Amino acid sequence: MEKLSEAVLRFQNIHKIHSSDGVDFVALEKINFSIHKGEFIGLSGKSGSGKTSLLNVAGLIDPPTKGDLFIKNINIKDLSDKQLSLIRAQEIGFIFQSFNLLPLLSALENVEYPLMLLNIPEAERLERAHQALKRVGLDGFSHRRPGQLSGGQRQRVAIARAIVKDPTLILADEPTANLDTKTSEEIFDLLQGLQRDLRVTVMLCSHDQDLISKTHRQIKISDGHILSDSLQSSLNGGV
Ligand SMILES: Nc1ncnc2c1ncn2[C@@H]1O[C@H](COP(=O)(O)OP(=O)(O)OP(=O)(O)O)[C@@H](O)[C@H]1O
Repeated sequence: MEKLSEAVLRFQNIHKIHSSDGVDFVALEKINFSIHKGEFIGLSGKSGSGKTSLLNVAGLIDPPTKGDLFIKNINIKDLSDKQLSLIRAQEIGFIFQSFNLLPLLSALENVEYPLMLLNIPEAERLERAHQALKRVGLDGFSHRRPGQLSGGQRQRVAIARAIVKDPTLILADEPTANLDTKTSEEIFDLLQGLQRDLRVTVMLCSHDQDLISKTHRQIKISDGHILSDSLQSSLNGGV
């Protein structure tokens, strides 16, 4: 029996249909699962299987077409757009394949940015942004712009930007796809360390089976369906 009180997110019969040029495409169908506090979930599946669609629904970026999504036991259908935006801004950190940093801002300003959106006072913003950069090993790089950083350093800035708001959930969409093998492992280890030390919940999707095999819970999707959902009891870092 699932402990619903500990579920950060619960998908109940979720469907996602993308429509473009009058054509419907079923990207997710009958998705049922829960994400619990402190989990590190590796999501895998072939290209086009629905990984990004699932992360976008989980991140409240894209509403499901059908079904119910509960965040901390609240049905998102009962929330206004303003409430959803606030939850997204406060509780969910995103990390993307292409880093998505603002090129004209320094590393520090990029990390500070989500706190500006939450109207956090400047002194606190700066303190927290410095701490987050330190946590990802970039305290000496705060004044560099993204263009003056390596790919791995840019992804570290993006991770600092995700953790600075002390989120409940971090969603990482192919965070290592643009990085070489060694840097990918470092970024993965960093995310794993954050999950362990900060007790933040992480769901990461990747084509890299070596990385996925190191996650505590592995979910495989195919053609918009969950194919398997398994706990790796031999690994540390679970709930
Ligand atoms: N905005 C959209 N309009 C129409 N179809 C879409 C849209 N977004 C995604 N799809 C389709 O939905 C399916 C799932 O796409 P999704 O991006 O979720 O897969 P994915 O597993 O993340 O793929 P990849 O590994 O290549 O990034 C694909 O067939 C895709 O073409």
